[in-house]
Amino acid sequence: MQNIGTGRGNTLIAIVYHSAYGHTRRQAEAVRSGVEDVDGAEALLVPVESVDQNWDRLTGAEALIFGTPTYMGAASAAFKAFQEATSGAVMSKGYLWKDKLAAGFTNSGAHAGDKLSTLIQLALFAAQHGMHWVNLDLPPGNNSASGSDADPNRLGFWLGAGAQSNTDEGPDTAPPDSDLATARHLGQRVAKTALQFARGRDAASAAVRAAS
Ligand SMILES: Cc1cc2nc3c(=O)[nH]c(=O)nc-3n(C[C@H](O)[C@H](O)[C@H](O)COP(=O)(O)O)c2cc1C
Repeated sequence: MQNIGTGRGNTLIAIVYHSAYGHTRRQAEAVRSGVEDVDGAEALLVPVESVDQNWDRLTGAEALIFGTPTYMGAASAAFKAFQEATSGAVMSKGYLWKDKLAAGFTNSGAHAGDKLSTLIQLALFAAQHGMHWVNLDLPPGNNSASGSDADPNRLGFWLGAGAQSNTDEGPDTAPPDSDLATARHLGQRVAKTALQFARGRDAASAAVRAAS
């Protein structure tokens, strides 16, 4: 299993995602790039189709970032099946994800597209597991006379990263670079926060040992 502290190896950040047509996969890969930008962090990309081979690695991660397309104003059915599978594979085995960090991203065809509903669903899912939600922390873009679609966070989400893919474009050209930059920012933020948590836990343990 992957080490999750510091000084004993990299801090593992897992990205669990679904993508039927490849657009959300582009977003997931951008999140992975953001994680890899941070020294001491390591990314693991897990499509929901291969989650059964990765439960142990997910349990060894410091943070889990969830990603799904928005279908019918919610997470896709394949992602929902993964969520439900965690009841038996994670919760009933003793809340194995408690106190990990969590964050989320979603992509859809319309600019709004009811993506907020999906992000809320992901945050609730994390709360059910006793995880700590990490938000996007990027000011909303494209909200002024000088703004444009090239701005990071052009879709204006706070809870997680949003992306929009034109429905007549393939994943080679959609979502646009600004949405991929937003996703990359989320990966960086989660990785930095995970290192703070891991280092804080290590320091707290050392203080307890020194006092005893
Ligand atoms: C069944 C279905 C439902 C969809 N529902 C929505 C929706 O509620 N809002 C929206 O903006 N786009 C919706 N779309 C468009 C997808 O979100 C969009 O094509 C997205 O890029 C697909 O991501 P993927 O390539 O990762 O599967 C829907 C697409 C499908 C197939």
